[in-house]
Formats: sequence, structure tokens, C-alpha cells
Amino acid sequence: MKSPTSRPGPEPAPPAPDTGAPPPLRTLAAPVRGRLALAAGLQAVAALAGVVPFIAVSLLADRLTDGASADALWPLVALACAAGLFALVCGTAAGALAHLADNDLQLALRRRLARHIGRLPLGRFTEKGTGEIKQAVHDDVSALHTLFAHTLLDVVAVLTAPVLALAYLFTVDWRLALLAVVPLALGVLLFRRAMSGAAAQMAEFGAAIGRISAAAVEFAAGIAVFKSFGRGRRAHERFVRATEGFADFFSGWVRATLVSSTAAVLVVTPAVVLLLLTLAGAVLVTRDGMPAARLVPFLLLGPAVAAPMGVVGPRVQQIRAGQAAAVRLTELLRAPTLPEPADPVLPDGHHVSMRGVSFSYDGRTDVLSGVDLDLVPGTVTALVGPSGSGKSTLASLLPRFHDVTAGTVTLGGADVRDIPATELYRRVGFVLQDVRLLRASVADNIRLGRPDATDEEVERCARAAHLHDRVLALPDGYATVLGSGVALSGGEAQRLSIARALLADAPVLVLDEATAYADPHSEALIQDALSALAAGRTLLVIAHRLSTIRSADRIVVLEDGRVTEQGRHDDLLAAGGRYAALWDAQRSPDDVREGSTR
Ligand SMILES: Nc1ncnc2c1ncn2[C@@H]1O[C@H](COP(=O)(O)OP(=O)(O)OP(=O)(O)O)[C@@H](O)[C@H]1O
Repeated sequence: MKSPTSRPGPEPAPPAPDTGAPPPLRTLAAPVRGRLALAAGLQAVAALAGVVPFIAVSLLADRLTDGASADALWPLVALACAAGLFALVCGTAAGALAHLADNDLQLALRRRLARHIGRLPLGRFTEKGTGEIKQAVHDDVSALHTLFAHTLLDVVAVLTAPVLALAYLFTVDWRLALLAVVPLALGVLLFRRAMSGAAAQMAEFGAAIGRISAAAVEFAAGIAVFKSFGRGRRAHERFVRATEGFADFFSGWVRATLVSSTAAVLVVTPAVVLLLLTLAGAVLVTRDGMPAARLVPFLLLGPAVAAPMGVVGPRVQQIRAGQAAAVRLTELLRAPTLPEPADPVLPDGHHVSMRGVSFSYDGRTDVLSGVDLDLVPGTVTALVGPSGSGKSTLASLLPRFHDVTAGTVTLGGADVRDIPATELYRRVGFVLQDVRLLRASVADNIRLGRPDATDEEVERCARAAHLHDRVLALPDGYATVLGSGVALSGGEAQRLSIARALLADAPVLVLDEATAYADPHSEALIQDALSALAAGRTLLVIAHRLSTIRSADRIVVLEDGRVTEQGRHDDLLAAGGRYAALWDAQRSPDDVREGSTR
């Protein structure tokens, strides 16, 4: 069985079909919607209150030019101060409320994701890789944070304040007020032109970024292979092509929209708005005899009327990103979990039996068909067969990485689907080929098999797995943290995972034999460790090298998802069938030259 990330996954699933359900964003925000609405309301009040000091100052200017007494001015000063303070308090409260609501939402969402991901069939990670989990738990939850804690309030503020500002300006002079709307209207028109076809461009933008990251991963993962074949340059060719492609696309997009997007930003800049209003105001003052003080509110509030254009544009992108994140999160949260049995059954013993087992990944082509297999307690069964014959898939059905499409897999007489997951995993362990080590101490890495194990038990298992001496040579022995400058070799990591399995002491074990060991010494140590592991257990080994399973109690040959032969090594060789052919194919030239025995 390959480790969860070892198999390249298929294309990402298409977006969930429209089921008429409420949009994902609204559904996800539901638990904190009330508080977010309150925060938005407070922000609107803050934005409106924030306009009041400007209005008060305009009135002050008016009264001063009318020669009003100082006593008549103080109430306006007080109003400006009070409104400013009130706006500050409301704005701060809105920000705090939105952040607290978002914090609760993030916590609840991450807990929900963790619970849900923990109940997904392990096979899902084999198929899709683990990238989607990182994307959901980190990137997508962060996108929602930006949306709920920041964008929402920004948008409310820039949409509310101009309404009051404009309403007041209309009461002062309708002609200048209309003029104050012109930059906004022009900005919207130009922005729309710059954004025409943006949905397609954004999709291409996302695809181009995706191509860069895929090429970067491939570049990093394959660099050793390319270099070892003297093709250092080829290693980054695709990456370079992807980045060049992105640069071309992006510069083309920028060139096409440069004029209209720059013009959209330019017409709403305060300098342009002020210039326009000042010129028009000067005409009205000189020709129409409008009192000069009436210009003051336009100079103070005019730029605020056009301001939303500058803010809403970038926020649209954040809203889109938040919506896309919500769709992905909802899709992940809706992914079917491993069904837990309605009437749980506990196994009686550890005999594994597969009857008429078929399995299909895509629901169309069977990769296993009609497999019958028995794993007798205390015996070793080896699965062999050509690459792609279904060995990993068959083994993965026992720990329920997937559930059978037809037939049954039973453990101790109970269908594995009727055994509660914790009970199943207590009885069925697996040692994967690609060992995953945690960034934790060696002892804790081994203890993953049984968290309450004592130090003595950990050491006993490490000894049995031939790892103890190597651990003692590490800087802090069993307390050495792996990954922080200390790494184990492939063979050592393999032995650590065997120690883990020994400690977990599951009576049934699925073992994916590593395809390559570093050296004969390491191989001998691993084989010894495996013998310790096999003792008294029911073992199902996915064998890649036949030399290691000669002594297995039963060898099962799989071809195209069917069992074509089974028996002991000598019997199968004597039968001269498929196993004999595989055995001959795997013998080294030296064996052949020396005519070594089978
Ligand atoms: N996650 C998956 N989605 C779709 N098809 C898959 C998936 N995993 C395996 N397959 C297909 O199922 C078939 C059996 O694959 P499997 O890995 O079980 O074979 P195997 O005998 O273990 O091969 P190998 O010896 O190369 O590891 C292959 O055709 C493979 O392409």
C-alpha cells in the first residue's frame, strides 16, 4: 500500500452542482451571522458619525463668515468632537466584534474540519493527496477571515459614508453636489470597462498560478533525477516555461486594461475631485454670487463621495476569493465520511476472510474482481503480481482505506464495515512503504503506536526493530527531535515504523514491503525486524521482491485484479506458472550464471 501522498491524484473534482441549497458562504457564516450583522451595523453607524465632524466644520465656516458670535460656535465644536469620538468607539467595537465572531467561526470551522477529515476514508488522501487539506485548513479559512473580519467592514464603511455626505451636499448646493457624483460615475464606467472579461481572465490567472506551483513541485521533486542524468537544465524547463507563460499572460492583461484602469483610479483621486469642484465652485462664486463659504463642505466631503471606487475594486477580489474558499470548504465538509456501523459488531478472533471481493475506483472499471482470500492467524500471506495488478488496492480494503464494491471482507467473522473504526484499527495495523515521521522525538514517533507506552516498552520495541543502537548514537538519544537537523535514513525510518507497529501490537498487520533498501546490511536488519514483527501475527505482505517472501506460508498471485495462483514458494515454482515466470524474471544475472537453486 502506498503512503497517502505517493500516488498522483486525479484531476480536482468539479465544483459541486447547484442543489438549490443556500450559498456556501452564507451557510458557513450562519453560526456568527447575527454578530457579523451587528458589527456591520455598528460600522455603518461609525461611518455615518464620521461624516458629522465634516458637516459641523462646514457649518462653522458658514457661521464664521456670517459673523456669528463665539457662543454660537461652541455647540458645533462640541458636536464635531462628540461625533468623532462616537465614530471611533463604534468603529472599534465593530472591528472587535467582527474579529471575535470570526475567531469563533475559525475555531469552530477548523474543529469541524479536523473531525470530518479524521472520519474520511483514508483512501481519499491516496486519491487526492494532502494538498487540499492544507488549502482548506489554512488558506481557505484565512480567506474567510479576511472577508468577515476586514472586507465586510471596509465595504460597509465606504458605501455608507458617501450617502450621508452626498445627502448633505445636496442640501447645500444641488449643482455642485451633482458635479461631485461625476467622478464616481466616470470611475465606475472606466472600472467596468477595465474589468470586462475579468471572470475569464481571473480564471486564466488562477490556472497560470496553478501551473507555476505544479511545475515548482515537479521541479523540486524531480531535480535529483534530472541532475543525475546530466539534465540539470531540463529540471527547471517546465517551471521556467510556466513562469514565462504567466508573465506573458499578465503583461498582456495589464497592457489591455492599463489605460482604463489607470483612468478609473485617476478620476476618483482626491486631487482631481478637488480640482473639479474648486473650478466649478469658483465659477459659481464669481458669476452667480454663491457665498464662498459654501464651497467648504464640497472641499471637505467631495473626495469622500468618490472614494468607494478606489476601495471597492480591490475588495471585489477578496469577496470572490472568500466565495471560492467557501465552496471548497463546503465540498470538503460534504465529502462522505467512512460510514460508522449502525449495529457495531466486535470481531471474534483474527481470521481474515475475503469473499467475492470486487472493487472499482471509478465505478466503471473493476480493478479487483471476485477475489477470495483467507489470512489464517499466525501466518504470513504474500501478495505478488505485476505492477498494477491490484496488490495495494486489495490490501487497502482490510484497514478500510476503501470499502469493497462487491463481496465482503471479514475479520474474526465480522464484516469490517460493521466493526467500529477504533476497534478495527486496534486490531489491524499497517506499515507503509513511505514512512511518515513526525517532527517529534524519536520516542514519541515510536509511541504513536501506543501513546501510553513506557520508556522501557519503547526501547524494547526499538531493540527488536534493530533501531536501538542507532538511536543511542543520535545527539539526544530517544529525546532527539527528528526533522530539526537530524534525519533518519530510509532503512532506519523503515525500522522505526516497524518498532511503532511492534508497540501498537495489532494482531493483524498489512505491510507494504519497501522496494529498495540502501545496502545489504540495512536490508538484513529490516528483514530481521520484520521477522520479529511477524511472530505470532497475521501478516499480509505486499511483496515487490520475491526473494523476501520465499518462506511465506502462502503466496497469492494477482493478475488484472484476479487471484490466478496461490500456494507455497516451492509448489508454485514446481507448477511452472505465472509465479515461476515472475521468479525467473527477478533472479539476478549472477543467480542465473551460477545456476542457483530455486
Ligand atoms: N486512487 C486510484 N484511483 C484510480 N485508480 C487507481 C487508484 N489507485 C490505483 N489505481 C489503479 O488500480 C489498479 C491497481 O493498482 P494497485 O496500486 O493496486 O496495483 P499494484 O499491484 O499495487 O501496483 P504496484 O506493484 O505498481 O504498486 C491500477 O490500474 C491503478 O492504476
